[in-house]
Amino acid sequence: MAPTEHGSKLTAHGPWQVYRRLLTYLRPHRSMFALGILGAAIYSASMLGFTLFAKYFGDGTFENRDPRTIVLLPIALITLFFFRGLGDFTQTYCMGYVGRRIVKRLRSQIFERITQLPIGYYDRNSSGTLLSRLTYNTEQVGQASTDSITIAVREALTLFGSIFLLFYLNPRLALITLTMGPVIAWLVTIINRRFRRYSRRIQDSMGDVTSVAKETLEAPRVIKVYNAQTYKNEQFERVNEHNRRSHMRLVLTKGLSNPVVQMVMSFGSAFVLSIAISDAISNRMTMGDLLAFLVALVQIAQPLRSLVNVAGPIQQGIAAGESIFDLIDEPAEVDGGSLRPERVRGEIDFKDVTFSYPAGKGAALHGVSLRVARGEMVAIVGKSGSGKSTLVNLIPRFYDVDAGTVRIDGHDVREYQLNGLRDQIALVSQDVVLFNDTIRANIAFGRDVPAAAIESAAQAAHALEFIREMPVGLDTVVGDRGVLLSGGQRQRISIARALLKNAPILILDEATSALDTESERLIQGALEELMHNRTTLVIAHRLSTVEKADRIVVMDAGRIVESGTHAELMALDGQYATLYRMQFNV
Ligand SMILES: Nc1ncnc2c1ncn2[C@@H]1O[C@H](COP(=O)(O)OP(=O)(O)OP(=O)(O)O)[C@@H](O)[C@H]1O
Repeated sequence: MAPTEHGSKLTAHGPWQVYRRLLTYLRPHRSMFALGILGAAIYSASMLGFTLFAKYFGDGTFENRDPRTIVLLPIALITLFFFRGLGDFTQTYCMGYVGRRIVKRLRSQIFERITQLPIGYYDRNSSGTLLSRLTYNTEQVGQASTDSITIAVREALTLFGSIFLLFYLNPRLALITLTMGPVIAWLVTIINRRFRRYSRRIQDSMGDVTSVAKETLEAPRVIKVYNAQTYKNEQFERVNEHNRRSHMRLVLTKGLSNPVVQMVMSFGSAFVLSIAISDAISNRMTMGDLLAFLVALVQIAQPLRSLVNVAGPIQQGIAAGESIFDLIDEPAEVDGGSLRPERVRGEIDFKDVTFSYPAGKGAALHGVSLRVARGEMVAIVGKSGSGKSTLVNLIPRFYDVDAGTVRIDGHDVREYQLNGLRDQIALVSQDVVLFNDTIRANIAFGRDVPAAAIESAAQAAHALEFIREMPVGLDTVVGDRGVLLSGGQRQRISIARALLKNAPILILDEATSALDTESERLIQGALEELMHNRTTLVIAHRLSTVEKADRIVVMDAGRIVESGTHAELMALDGQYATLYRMQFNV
């Protein structure tokens, strides 16, 4: 996989729009946030206290030789540290609280949106990229909108406070110091822009890293048996290296930004310092003022440094926010109409259906018409890529037709409410999807059903035999994607799931994998149970299914080319007969 460049879509939001939108996430926690800012203010006030401390230290000890300073200054020192600590704790805790809430809310929103996205979105985007937005980008936004803001507020307050103190101590010198402002502001703008650009690249390349890792983690067997470790390692090395290089650009900017800003500062400070020293020598400034002036100068340099440092995380947060909002703003599946029948009869009617995939080359279906009566079982056969899956995918509206209509009980599928439509359909596909949970939970699949119903579904699916042999029966955990079960067992669980759903329409994408005769017999039994009294469309790979079907349709290059019973089609001696002889070796 080639490392992705950041998409042009990212520029749809300007940085300010993103930041303003991020601030709306702060709104529910404004009291906690305000408390955090108060902590930051206390912290920076204590820092300014140290400047005044220096003034009284200089004047009290060297100039006035005041004995009270022996007690007062140490007490002042402890007090200053106390307030600094208090401010530090308050801002850390409160901002941590707000930050975690924001990360959680963003994650929930992303996750919810991911579950609502149309299937087409999954075709276009890798799951690794989505995962990395869910985990990595949200953290960066959390940091930018809390920690980094506190630091920015705290250091800006300290900075402005120190400038104010400079004016109080010596307005002429303060003015000279301020002339450096525009140069530094210009530098910081350039730095910010670079930070944002590199952050985007890093986030995209994190998506690539996650993608490759995820693919590899999910297919350990295939990788081992094809000895594809080197291939995968090289692929990972490429994205990992791209990630490192993008990071290094950021590191370089980060590393250079401070010394450059500090160097500019040092010229100004050196110039101001020489004037201050000459003022002190010629008695135009007291020792205390000189000391305080020095501390204030240092205290301008320090916050400036922190402000430049914090620019990175803030810009990273903005870039991360952009891609998160792009995802959250992706349109969800269109909900369709208002029809929501309790239970449809199950007549399906495809009429002149034409469909092409957005990313596909040309139409996958060309003017397909097919009427399936209630309770009928239609087997769909045809060469690979002939459009069998595409056709059945139009029934639950995984995709919508380009032209023509798909009707259920005489109503266009788009007239049904989407959830209502899908309630009418059960799907058993060749790649059985099980989740790392108990068998019971995998059969119920989020539905609140009595235990007895789960058990009878398992029984009807001929799954109870093997479930009973397991140590804790239905409560056995099946492992990640059901790895602890055999292929046949997994399939029977998915049949039990479909039985429990008891939908009037059944879509069956049969497994091609050769099962042993015992499993085949059990699954066949389970499927017969499942198909009973339902309208069934089967993408058929098994001889027994094909022969038992009420009707067989043959697809070729997106068209239905033959249709009839097994006997009729064999007599026709066309594509079906050829396919049949070839595929089933008879
Ligand atoms: N998500 C997709 N995006 C773009 N093109 C697709 C997509 N899915 C399928 N196609 C293309 O549409 C055509 C029909 O594919 P479809 O999966 O319906 O075939 P099929 O008959 O079910 O094949 P098989 O028996 O191998 O599963 C193929 O040319 C395929 O490349």
